[in-house]
This record gives sequence, C-alpha cells and structure tokens, in this order.
Amino acid sequence: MTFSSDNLIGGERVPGAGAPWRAVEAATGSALEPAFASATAEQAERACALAAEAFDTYRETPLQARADFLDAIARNILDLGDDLVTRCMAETGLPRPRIEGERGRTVGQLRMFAEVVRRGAFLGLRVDPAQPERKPLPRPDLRLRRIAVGPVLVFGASNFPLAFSVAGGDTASALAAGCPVIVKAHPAHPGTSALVGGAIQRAVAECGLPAGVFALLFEEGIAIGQRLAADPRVAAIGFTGSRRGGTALMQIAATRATPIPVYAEMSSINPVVLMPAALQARGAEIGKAFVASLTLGSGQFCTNPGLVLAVDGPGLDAFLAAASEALPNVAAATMLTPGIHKAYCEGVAALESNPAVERVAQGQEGTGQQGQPVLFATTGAAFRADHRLGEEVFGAASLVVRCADTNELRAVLEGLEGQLTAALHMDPSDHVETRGLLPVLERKVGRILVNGFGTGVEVGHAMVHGGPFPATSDGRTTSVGSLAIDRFLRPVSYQDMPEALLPEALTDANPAQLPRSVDGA
Ligand SMILES: NC(=O)C1=CN([C@@H]2O[C@H](COP(=O)(O)OP(=O)(O)OC[C@H]3O[C@@H](n4cnc5c(N)ncnc54)[C@H](OP(=O)(O)O)[C@@H]3O)[C@@H](O)[C@H]2O)C=CC1
Ligand SMILES: O=C(O)CCC(=O)C(=O)O
Repeated sequence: MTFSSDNLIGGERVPGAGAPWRAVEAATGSALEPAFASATAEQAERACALAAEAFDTYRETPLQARADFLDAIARNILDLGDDLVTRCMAETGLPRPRIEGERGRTVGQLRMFAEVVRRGAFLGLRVDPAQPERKPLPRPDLRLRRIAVGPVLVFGASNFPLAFSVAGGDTASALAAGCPVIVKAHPAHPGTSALVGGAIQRAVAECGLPAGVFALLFEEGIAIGQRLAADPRVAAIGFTGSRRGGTALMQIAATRATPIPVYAEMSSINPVVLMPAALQARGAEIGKAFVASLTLGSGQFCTNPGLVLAVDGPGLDAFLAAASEALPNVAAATMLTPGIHKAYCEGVAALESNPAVERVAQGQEGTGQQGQPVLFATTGAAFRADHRLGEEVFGAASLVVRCADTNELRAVLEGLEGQLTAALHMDPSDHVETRGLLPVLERKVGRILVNGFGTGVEVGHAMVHGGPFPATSDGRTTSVGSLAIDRFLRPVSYQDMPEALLPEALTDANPAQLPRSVDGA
C-alpha cells in the first residue's frame, strides 16, 4: 500500500521539512515506511489563513450540502478498505476486530452528525416577535440562531486512532457545526492519519467546498501544535490525551490575546462501586466481567475501570477471588507506544512499592512493548491518606479499595477528582443506599452507569463523555454524541433586522421549515 506522507493543506499535498521520522510498528518496534517530515511554521500559518478564509463560506453552506459532505467523508473512509485496517493495526498494535469496530463507530458518528445537520435543531432558532403596542415600552423583534465559532484545532488521540482522531468525534462535530478543522496528527499513527486525512480532503473537493475547510499537519513534537493553538485565527481546540498535554494547551489558550475554549479529555480512573446486595448475590460474576473490561484494548481506554470501591466482607472476597482467577489467563498485550508502555510500567512500579498497597493478581508476563495486567488492593484509610493512589495509571491496572463501611466509601468518593464515568453494581435491595451516593456521583462524573462498565461508549443523543476536571477541561459538555456539536457553536441575536437581511432560517417564511421556538414555546 502506498500513500502520501505530505501535509494536507488547501486541497494540496505539501511536504514537510526537517529530519524525517517514521511510524513504528507497535508489536515489533521496527520502522514503517514512508518517512514523514514535520510541518513548518509557514505551513501552519497557511493552514490557519486558509481556514479563516473558508470560514464564512463554509458556515453558510446549505445544511443538506454540509450533511452530504459528512456522508462523503464516511464513504471515502470505507472506500479505503483493508489498507486502512492493516496500517492502523501495524501502527497501534490493536487487533483487527477492534480496528474494524472503531472504523464502524467513526463512520456511524459522521453519519449521525449528518443527520443532526439535516434536522437543523442544533441551530437553536428562536423568535420573539416584536410587540409594538406593548406598554410601557414596545418590545423589539428578536431572532436568534447559533453560528459556528470559527476554525477548530483538533489533536488526534493515540488510543483511538480512528474514532478520536483525524475524522473522529471532535472533527465530525466541528465540521457539522460549520467550523473548518485543522488536525495535528498524533505521531503514533501518521499513516492511519494520512489515509483518513486523504479521505476528508477528497470529500472537500467532491463537495465543491473551499479547500481551507480541512488541513492535516504532521509533527513529531509539540512546537507546531503549540503554534497552532496560539494562532489568533483558531477559535477552539479539541484534544484527547494526557493531563500534561491538555493542561499545557489550556494554558496557551487562556493566555492568548484572545483566549479560546479548550475541550480536552484527559485523565480518569472511573470508579466502580460494588453495592453490598449485588456483591453478595453475584460477586464472582462481577469479578469476571470486571477483568474483561479492565483488560480490553490493553486497558488503554480513558473509561478503563481503574478504581473499585466496596465495603469489605465476603462479597468483596468473592469478587476478588473471581478476578484473581480470571486475570492470570489474560495475555499481556502490545501497548500503543513505547512512551505509553513506559508510563504504564512506572505507574505499576509505584503501586508495587507503596507499602499500603498489595498486589492481588496479575496477568501473563509480556515481552517488548506489552503491558502486563495487574490488580492491586488497599484500604479506604490508606487511599484517603495518599493522593497518588488516585492518579491514573493508563493501561490495564486497577486498585480495589476495601472500605470499612458505607460512610468511608462515600468519603472516598467525595475525595476523588472529576471522572468520566462511575459504574454502580447493584441489586434492587441496594437502591436505598445507592440513592444516598447519587448526589456525590452527579457532582463528580459525567456518566453514571448501572451493572456494566464504562468502556465502549455508545455514540448517541443522550450520551455524555465528559466530566469535571481533570476528566475534561470543561465538564459542561461532551466529546461523544450529538451534544458535542454545542462546543463549537455560539448564539447571535438579531434585533429589528429587516427581513431581507435576516438569515433565511430566521425569516417569517422559514423556507426549510427548520424547527424553532416562538416566544419560548
Ligand atoms: N485520558 C485519555 O483519554 C488518554 C490519556 N492518555 C495519557 O497520555 C499519556 C501519553 O499518551 P499520548 O497519547 O501520547 O498523549 P499526549 O498528551 O502526550 O499527546 C497527545 C497529543 O498532544 C500533543 N502534545 C502533548 N503535549 C503537548 C504540549 N505540551 N503542547 C502541545 N502539544 C502537546 C502530542 O504531540 P507529540 O506526541 O508529537 O509530542 C500529541 O499529538 C498516556 O500514557 C496516558 O497517560 C493518552 C491517551 C488517552
Ligand atoms: O470507551 C470508549 O469507547 C471511549 C474511550 C475514550 O474516549 C478514550 O479512551 O479516549
């Protein structure tokens, strides 16, 4: 399979400059062709200029045309066929079913946003007709719509090379909102990024859109990403990755002459709360299911269950026994990058050396860049006394906290940082006790789920994949599901604007019959 390793800017392929670098085959560590060269400062500047130039045209494209564009991207990604799957497997070490499933999710996500665009409800149209006779003062005519915020900078994630990367949720929701997108490809999967970027670039041309609607820049390092984040033409940033990277971008965005929002998804340990009746009835069954979720994708999910909380007793013992039986059967799996593998090994070593922590079980030993799954346990008191025990170890490691009673369990929850998810395992007789925990969980997490695990986010209209800091930089929103479009929209109100100058959707005729509220109804 051959493909261009050039940056994609303004409908053209533009070779980068500087020392060439190559993708690494995750399983073997060997270099993969072709060589990539990082984008230059001038190329970043050009991508921003073209995005700004395209903005006013793109945001006013008819909704049907914008939806067709999203559908065209989906089609072009599928047309890449097995070339995309095999390259992605090589670069990430993730198995075929996972990559094929993720491709389906990516394409489905684009099509969902196409449908959202066609329906038009995202525009949030509101009309308050004038009341010239109102006393003591007449009321003006007010009409509101939401417009796109401007060019959006997206950082592809290492752990979801398709669904959270070049054509992932951030890109799909920004394009749906009417924002041009500049992607900084993750250097862990540049070939995958090049293939998907080509699919988007072709869709831009096929749909007759301005070429600045999409750009893809490669970089091994952070200088170009930081330059793009600081560019005055960039209006918002989408990011999935480390807390360090996310907070660095938040800092850049907040200290620009014109600060902009950063939607960064960062670290989360996703508490799993095992309620007493559920534990007593099926502790062993939950233990087995937990191991499956913990080790999925070598644990490289931000929704990975990194913390388990329960009141100590025979039910928890049964859970631990089942998990300890299942875990040694799990093979070590290749991790995404040497850096992520190293960080995982260091995180595990820190837990191993903590005197308040015991290792309960581990999976099979790995070689090279493979991560060995591991399960630890500690007490509620120890967990509350040492904040390091609440830090994310990205990979298949988890910590069980034996709580003395429900009060201690609640105190542990109260002490947690913001999280993407919390999973409750409970039976009907646990309802009263669980009700008492819900206000705490609502304050701490973006999604509360019952009798399951958070890995494998459903892409839908009622999904929240977000949460208070540090799970994300802005807990008021989501990066998965149709609500993600709200991040890239801003309301504009038109007061006493002549009908001839109003956006079509706000005219009395409303020719496309888009949904809108009148006087709040
Ligand atoms: N919560 C989550 O969803 C995820 C968390 N992680 C965590 O992140 C760790 C590293 O994984 P990785 O995916 O490489 O995440 P990083 O945050 O290190 O990198 C993500 C992207 O952001 C860029 N970047 C990183 N730091 C900066 C910065 N200071 N300024 C500008 N750009 C920056 C990277 O560039 P470049 O690589 O070129 O330097 C890369 O393109 C993992 O071990 C894990 O702990 C990772 C994936 C998902
Ligand atoms: O669990 C999922 O499906 C999504 C996880 C995720 O968003 C991530 O790991 O970055």
